[in-house]
Amino acid sequence: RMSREQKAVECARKAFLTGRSKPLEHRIRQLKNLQRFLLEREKEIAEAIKKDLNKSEAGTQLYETLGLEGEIVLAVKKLAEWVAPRPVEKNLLTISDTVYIQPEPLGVVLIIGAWNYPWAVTIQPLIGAIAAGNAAVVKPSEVCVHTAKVMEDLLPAYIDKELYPVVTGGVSETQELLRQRFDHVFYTGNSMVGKLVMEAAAKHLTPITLELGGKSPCYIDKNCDIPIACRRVTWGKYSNCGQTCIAPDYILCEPSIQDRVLEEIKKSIKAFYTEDPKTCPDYGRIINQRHFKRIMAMTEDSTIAIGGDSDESTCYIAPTVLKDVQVNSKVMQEEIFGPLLPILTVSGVDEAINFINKGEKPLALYIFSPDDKVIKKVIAETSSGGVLANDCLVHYSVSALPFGGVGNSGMGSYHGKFSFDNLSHLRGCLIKQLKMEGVNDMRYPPHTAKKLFWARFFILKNPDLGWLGRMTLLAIIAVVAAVVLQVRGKEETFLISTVRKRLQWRCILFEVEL
Ligand SMILES: NC(=O)c1ccc[n+]([C@@H]2O[C@H](COP(=O)([O-])OP(=O)(O)OC[C@H]3O[C@@H](n4cnc5c(N)ncnc54)[C@H](O)[C@@H]3O)[C@@H](O)[C@H]2O)c1
Ligand SMILES: CCCCCCC=O
Repeated sequence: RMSREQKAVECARKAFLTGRSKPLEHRIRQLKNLQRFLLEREKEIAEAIKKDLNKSEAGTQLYETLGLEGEIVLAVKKLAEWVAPRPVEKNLLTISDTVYIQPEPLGVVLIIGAWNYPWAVTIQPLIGAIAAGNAAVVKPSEVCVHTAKVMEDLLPAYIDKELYPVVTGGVSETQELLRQRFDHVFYTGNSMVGKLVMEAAAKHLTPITLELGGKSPCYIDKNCDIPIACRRVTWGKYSNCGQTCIAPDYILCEPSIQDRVLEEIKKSIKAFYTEDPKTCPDYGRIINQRHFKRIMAMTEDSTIAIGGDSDESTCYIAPTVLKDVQVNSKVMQEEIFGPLLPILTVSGVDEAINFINKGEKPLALYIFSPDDKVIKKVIAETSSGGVLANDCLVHYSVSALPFGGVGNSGMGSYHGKFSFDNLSHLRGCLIKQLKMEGVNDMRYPPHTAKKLFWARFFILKNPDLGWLGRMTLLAIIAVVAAVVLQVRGKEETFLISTVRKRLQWRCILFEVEL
């Protein structure tokens, strides 16, 4: 008997094979329906997420659905351009051919979402999948019970439910899905499960995108405007109670500014979340008791400078800052993914860079400095999925930037056109006419030194010559074709050496022109 997961995949595959996901009008209609869903079901979406993560209605719009709407509007506006053939530069051998890239749908995509921004990280890849003309099986995280239910119950009323089925469930259902054959798997979550996803996908040689996390460092230069830097860091860290893939995980700064940093973060916490964050509607909760215990255990061997209160029954952990944290302390061993902010002191930017480079490549890297040289130095001497100077998180909102990790923080990227390209096959196309066969002689056996000479010329020369250059080039090709045809089968004559010399002259002229 077929499992529910198998049936969903088979149904999506059958729907994909009808071809109906491909026309531009279909894609745009589905994207607009998705946008209508987000607007009409705003209340249900907000209520579910309030129950799951204690996010406020405004917070849900700001951090989850607004970005999705922006991505839909962009895709609808740009889709005709994205799906169009993309002409490419040619070499001399293909100068008279039509050479282009044709983006085409991959087939059926599996989207596995995470719980921390359950709409943003599940629906955003779906926007890319629809835009690229694919079918997609959507698997929301079971950890956000209420959100997964809203997705399962309401989404099918808006978008093609055969092409884009929602399959709910936990580990075993996800593993059953992963046993099926997909054309792409798009996974968002932790690195450990990321490895299992990669292993499962390898069985079918299915390409994957892994949107993972890690410890994103934040270097604060002693010369920067510390109150502003700390306000921005406080916002980046404690939004969604620290459960953000690109939250600054820890601060690196010189010992001389540690106390000022602490003081300014304290002021910002109070300004954002009041004296009592527990009663503040804009301060979230830890997703469940397992994560609550995991996070609280990280504070055990460090000094708490700010916060530290908690309530297990409601999964509340106050915005907390740890000072003089040691490299080997518990909080530095894994991604925190909670409202703890350790401060580690370093002697300056060089030590900060060394420290960062000893760890895994992070998803985000933050630098606060008024000095462009310091910023550029950190960018040049480190690696991370994305990098942001003098702010936190906002690079996520720029559709023109690829969002994704590198190394341990993931592979592949998305947002805007990057989502479209990531979930498309970029097919190389070359259309030649059945004419000018003489030009091809140089590649046909018997291979001779003379043919090789011409092959080198035609392959190695860059034909980006402008209109005049192209016309001259076509003339040369015509001459070569004529010559090759004339001399084929005959002995080398005076004619070929003359033409060859003339062509060499033209080549020199070309180079001068270039
Ligand atoms: N790069 C990004 O865009 C991004 C966004 C959000 C979260 N994250 C990262 O995700 C992590 C938090 O998410 P999480 O992993 O706790 O989310 P999670 O527990 O919701 O798991 C993610 C998905 O994996 C599935 N899953 C869990 N265990 C599995 C298993 N053994 N086999 C198969 N599937 C399994 C779940 O069903 C879920 O759909 C953090 O590391 C965070 O940094 C990254
Ligand atoms: C500002 C919103 C950030 C969403 C990041 C998604 C990963 O957790």
